[in-house]
Amino acid sequence: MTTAVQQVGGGPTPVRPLSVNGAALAGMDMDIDRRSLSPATNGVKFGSGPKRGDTRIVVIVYGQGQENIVSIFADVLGKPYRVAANFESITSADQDVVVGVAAEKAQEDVSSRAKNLVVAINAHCVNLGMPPDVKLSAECDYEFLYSETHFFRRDLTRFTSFVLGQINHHEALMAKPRTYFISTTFPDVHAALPNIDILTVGADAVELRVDLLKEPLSDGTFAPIPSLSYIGEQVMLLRQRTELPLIFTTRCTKENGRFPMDNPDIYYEYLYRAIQWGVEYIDVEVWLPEEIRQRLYEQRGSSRIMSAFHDFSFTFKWPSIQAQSIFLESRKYADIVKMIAFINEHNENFELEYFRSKIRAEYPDAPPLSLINMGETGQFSRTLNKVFTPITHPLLPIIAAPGQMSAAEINAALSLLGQLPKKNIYGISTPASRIATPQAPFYEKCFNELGLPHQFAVVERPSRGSGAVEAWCNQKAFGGAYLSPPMAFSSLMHNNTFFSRHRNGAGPIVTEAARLIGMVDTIVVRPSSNSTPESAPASIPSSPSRHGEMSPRGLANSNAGLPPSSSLILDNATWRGILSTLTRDLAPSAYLGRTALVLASSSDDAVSVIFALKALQVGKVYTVGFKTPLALSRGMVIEPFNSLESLQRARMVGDEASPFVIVSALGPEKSNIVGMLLRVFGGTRGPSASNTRKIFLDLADGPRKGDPGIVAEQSGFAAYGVADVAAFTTVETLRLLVGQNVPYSFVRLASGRGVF
Ligand SMILES: O=C1C[C@@](O)(C(=O)O)C[C@@H](O)[C@@H]1O
Repeated sequence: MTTAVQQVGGGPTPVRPLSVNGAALAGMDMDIDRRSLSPATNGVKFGSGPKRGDTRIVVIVYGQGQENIVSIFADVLGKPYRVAANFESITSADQDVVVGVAAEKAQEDVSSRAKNLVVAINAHCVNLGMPPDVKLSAECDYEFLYSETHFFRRDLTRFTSFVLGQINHHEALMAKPRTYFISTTFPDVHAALPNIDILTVGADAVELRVDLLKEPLSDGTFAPIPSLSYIGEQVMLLRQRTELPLIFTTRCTKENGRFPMDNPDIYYEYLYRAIQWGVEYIDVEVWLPEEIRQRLYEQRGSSRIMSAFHDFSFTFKWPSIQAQSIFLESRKYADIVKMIAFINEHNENFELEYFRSKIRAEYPDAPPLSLINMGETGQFSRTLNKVFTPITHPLLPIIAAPGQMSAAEINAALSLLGQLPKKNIYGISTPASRIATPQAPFYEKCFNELGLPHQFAVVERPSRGSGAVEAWCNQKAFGGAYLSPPMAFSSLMHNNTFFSRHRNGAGPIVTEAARLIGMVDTIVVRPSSNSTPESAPASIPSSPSRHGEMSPRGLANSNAGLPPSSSLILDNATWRGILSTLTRDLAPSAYLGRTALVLASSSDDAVSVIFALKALQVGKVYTVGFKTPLALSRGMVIEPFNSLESLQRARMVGDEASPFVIVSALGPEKSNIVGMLLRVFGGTRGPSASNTRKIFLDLADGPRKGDPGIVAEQSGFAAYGVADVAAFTTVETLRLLVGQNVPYSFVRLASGRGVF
């Protein structure tokens, strides 16, 4: 038996997020494994993994009769909980406990709490018909508004993971070649909910135009500006139904909005509350007094500030001192600088582009720029802007600004301009996996919805050898592929002259995930930065014989070869699908230092799981049925169960050290073994006062006897299946292949009950 006991290498990440009150947080411990989470090798950056975040004691202020919410926070964080009489009685001995304080007690000493020791969250149930207590809202670090729907647990997990700094999508979004946000213009978010999945296809974030909300009053009129309690509920509703980051916008009357400008303090009050609600992006208009902008920037916690400037005068000029000074003012307190103006002539779109490149050259460290012209004349600039381009959708009641376009319109325009050439994108399967993954109609649906010109086809490779893969990749119009099942990196490269000669012999770029996991499931094509986009290929492979299918012979005409300026990137999306599934209802920190059990009949089936567990920093992994590759196990504690004795030993340890998460990649024919282990390790609950359910993830597909998912539920586990992982992995695959975000909920919706 080998027990690899090594320290996680790489050292602590030197990040010290600010608390909401602006102070650098004491007790912040950000010791993530840089090697497993850092941007991929060769400068390819696909986002970061979970972080340890804020390690202060989490204190939940709960309303009368709502004590249960404390246990749910504890469950999400994987900690026990206790109820304390007041803030004063909380000491450093509570470090690993979630503490509840009743609202009426909290009112007495919330202001004098030790901010370095505790982070205070005001949890308020909106169903009880009362707005949250004003003092508690203002004094606590954060506020979680909830209603008891079945979406609530996911929202609570997302809120907690975000405000505590364990998950943040900003870095990953800014690394994307293009990002879009949908400007919702509903007077009431309820109207958006039935169509939210379809509305948000192609969007990386959802903007809530707070100034356009209309709060009905009892006398039949509407409030001049919506109240914070009304807005809070609207934020809650929207966030329960979309996993996308939100943008909170109070657009002023002078800039095409409805928010009055006579009292800037109201902006502070509303925008700061949005930070407390854990809204990911806060739109802060640059006309606001500097003191307010500075305060919001310093108090932004995990949220990011989008500085905003709009000019409707038709006199604004990009090549002017004014434009330059607005940029300089904006960037002082911004994570993204947004400047938007009405123009008179098409030529001014080019002036904007010149401004963009000049600013980028002169201020290389400036925040990302979102620069756009309004009106029909300005639409061209909406196709060129790459950072958070605002988009609309035909299902919205009104467009948020003149000239706004949908994601499909922008893509169609890019395609007409030769900026988005038609590509062939493949799902490469094997004869065995083919039937299980009829994904062609789904991909076509996404491409249609997004107005992408690409062609998708499912193709088959033989079970062995990478020759066929090379044939699909080495085409002029090759636009990327996913491999289902994934292929070992070594088999892909073995005796393959195409791959080894690629990039003048440097070979494909391999992301760190793919390298350590050793399995490739996505091949991404990146045109070289100095190559202009190729025009549509001279010939697209002949029409597929059946729905989206082609044979390698069909390539004969299209095979002018992959342009030498393009780079291939080999990546692994599956581990992210697994990570997203495991962290849907639990904060990443719930896994920290815990024990996992992974079952698989070959290491190929287990490696992505192990990598995801490594990113979550589990303390120890028991394995059954495979050997973990050395490169992957480095820095982890891995113990194979290779005898009844080792199983017995794992049973004997205290509940805290027995497996908390069990992942099985064993086929359906072995479900009895999985069931047996679930019974062995189930039954008991997590740490003493916590009601955290253990986690079971079943990666097996197809019919089986004695569904392990049912056994798991009976044995005290929360069970997840392959459909969850497949949907999250598809989201990631689409992001990698076509750079577009298709929400998880849309993937589930479009694929019917299961996934594909
Ligand atoms: O700032 C912007 C951009 C926008 O004004 C546009 O021009 O598309 C639309 C607004 O909703 C958003 O807040």
